[in-house]
Formats: sequence, C-alpha cells, structure tokens
Amino acid sequence: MGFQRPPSYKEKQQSVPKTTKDVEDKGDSFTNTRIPHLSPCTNDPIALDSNYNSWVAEHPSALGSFDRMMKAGKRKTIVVFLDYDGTLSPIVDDPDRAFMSVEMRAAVREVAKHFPTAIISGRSREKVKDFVKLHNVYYAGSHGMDIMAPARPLIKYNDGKRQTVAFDKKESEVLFQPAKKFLPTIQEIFKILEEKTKKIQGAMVEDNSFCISVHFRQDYGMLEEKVKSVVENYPEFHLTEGKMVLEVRPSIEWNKGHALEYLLDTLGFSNSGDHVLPLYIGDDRTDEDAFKVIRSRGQGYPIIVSSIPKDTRASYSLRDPSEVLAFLLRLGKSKKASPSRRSGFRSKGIGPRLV
Ligand SMILES: O=P(O)(O)OC[C@H]1O[C@H](O[C@H]2O[C@H](CO)[C@@H](O)[C@H](O)[C@H]2O)[C@H](O)[C@@H](O)[C@@H]1O
Repeated sequence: MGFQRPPSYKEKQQSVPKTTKDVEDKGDSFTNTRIPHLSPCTNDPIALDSNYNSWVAEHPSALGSFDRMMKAGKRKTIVVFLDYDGTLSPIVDDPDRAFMSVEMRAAVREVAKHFPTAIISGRSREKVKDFVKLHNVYYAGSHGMDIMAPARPLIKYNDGKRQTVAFDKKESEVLFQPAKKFLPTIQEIFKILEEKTKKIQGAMVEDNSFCISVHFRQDYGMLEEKVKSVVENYPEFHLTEGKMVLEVRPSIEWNKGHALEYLLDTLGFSNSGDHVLPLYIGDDRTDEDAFKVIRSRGQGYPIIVSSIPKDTRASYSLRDPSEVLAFLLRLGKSKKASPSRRSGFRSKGIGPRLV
C-alpha cells in the first residue's frame, strides 16, 4: 500500500510560509478551549469557520477517518509517534505547568500496550519523561537530539560513520545523542541568554539540554534582537521559532524527522517496507520534519493538531489535545496487536517495559 492520503488530498506547496506563522501560532496558543471561532485578524467568526472547513476538507479529521485508517493498517504494524506540547498537553502560559491530564496519560499508556510508541519533543528528554511518567514508551528529547532507544548494534548514521552509543544500566536501551559535542557551548550560550534577557518582561530561558528555548510574552522585538546578537557569535548554532518561543539549536543535520527514522530503525522496522505504518501527531513547525519523512516514505499517517488553517505537510488533522485524546482512546480500544509484538518483540527484551 502506498502513502495513506485522504481522498481529497491535493498536492500543496511543501514550505511553511513565514508570513502566516505569527498569526497562526499566536492564534492557537494559550487556550484550552476549542478554537476560537473568531478570526485573529478580523474577529469574524464565520470567515474563520469557512476557512477552517475548507482546510479540513484537504486535511480530513483523523477522527472522522479513523475506521478507514485502521482498515488500511490491517495486517501492518502501526508505530505511534507523539509530540508533547500542544499535542498531549494544551499550550499554557507557563511552560513548567504544561501538565498532561490523567485521561491522556491513561490513553497513551493503553496505546503503547498495543503499538510501539515514542514521544518526540522539543523539551529535554528528562523533562518530557517527567511530564508523561510512562515506562512503556520511548522518549526523544531536544527535537530528537537525545533519544533513548532499544539497543541495536552498529547503528550507521551521520554520513555513514558509526555512531558511538552509550549503554544505560538496563543495557536493553541506548542513548543516542548526535549533538553531544555541543553540550559545553550550549551551557555557555544558556548562561549568556539568561543574563541578557533577565530584564525583559515576560522572557524566560529554558534549558532543553541540546537546545535552548527563549520564551517571550511581550517585547518580542527586543528579545529577538538580543537573542540574535548572542547567536551570531556562535556560527555552529542557529535560531528557529515555535509558539511564542525562539529556539537556539546546534546546526546539525538532525531533526524530528531523523529521530522518527532512527526510532523505526532501532525498533526493528527499517526493512519492513510496506508493513509498517508510522503515525505521527504533532502541532508545531518542528513536527513538519516528521510529516515530511512520513510523506517521503510513502506510507503512514502524518496528523497535525491545529484549530486554525495552517500550511502543513500533514495529511490529516485533529483540532486540539482533546481530539488527540479521543483519537488515542479509539486507537487504544482498537487493540490491534502489532505483528512485531506478536512475534516476540517483547520477549527479546527490545520493547519498552509495560507499566
Ligand atoms: O516539541 P514539543 O514537545 O511540542 O515542544 C516544543 C516546545 O514546547 C514548549 O513550549 C510551548 O509550550 C509551552 C507550554 O504550553 C508554552 O508556554 C510555549 O509558549 C510553547 O512554545 C517548551 O516549553 C519548549 O521548550 C519546547 O521547545
């Protein structure tokens, strides 16, 4: 089977335009409610709904398409990838309080019992693990630059060079950290940014191990200027933007898309061809890299979480974390045992521990 496109899908431009992101990202931030049937620009409820409806026609609801998706996934292994902020937890003002609901945790736990499941977040791996608190999922932090994955020997990455892997205590999982050499510099930049932004109202610098988030709530212009002036001095780093956040990242060829491929590989699905269907749910721009990989594999389900129309590589959509919850509950209930689990995935000690 080929790429799981919704029937009404039309090929769209692959880039995410800079011009729309401010309105879009700020528009669906800081709300736990269903989106705003109000346009951020015109305050016009009808205009937004009709825009949204025509966008959804091109990116059908993953809930509405659930049965069809599961039918297409019959006799295949669905591997589930989940973003954290804005996907499993609602976007809230205080990044330290982006808690996941008890229901969401139970739904993810249930899904992970039946499908290999990984969470790929921009947060540090430890932090996202702390929020999620599940033992039966894999975690990739720092936008995929810090992965705890099943142990597989001789993993070839980075221009074909062997990647050195460090075994953790259990020795069934290994740490993969392609940006490790940048750690001391990242710490240095973190301290400078904290110092330079401490007087800017609403600014908050977050240490995400292999990347740094600088949150802004006001004074965006001044903050951007300061952050840029710091990053300019570090040619091996660059700046990206998320939802009311600037992110400093090492300039390596590694993103959430690479992390998805790496995890598929280490989970034992690299040669599974048509038999594996990666399903990725995410809401932000960094998730587009994972959507792109699913598209280029020609198989799987890239699902964007958005309550406003967005240019995206995803094929399906969910409005907000409450719809993500509904989708995961259905997925968990579908109890489709994956072939790999049935064929002793766990008994080889490769799979995640169940809670
Ligand atoms: O890849 P993700 O798991 O989605 O992480 C991306 C960033 O998420 C967090 O920031 C966002 O969510 C916060 C809590 O809702 C919100 O306050 C902030 O404005 C958003 O940008 C996290 O704090 C960042 O470090 C992550 O990079």
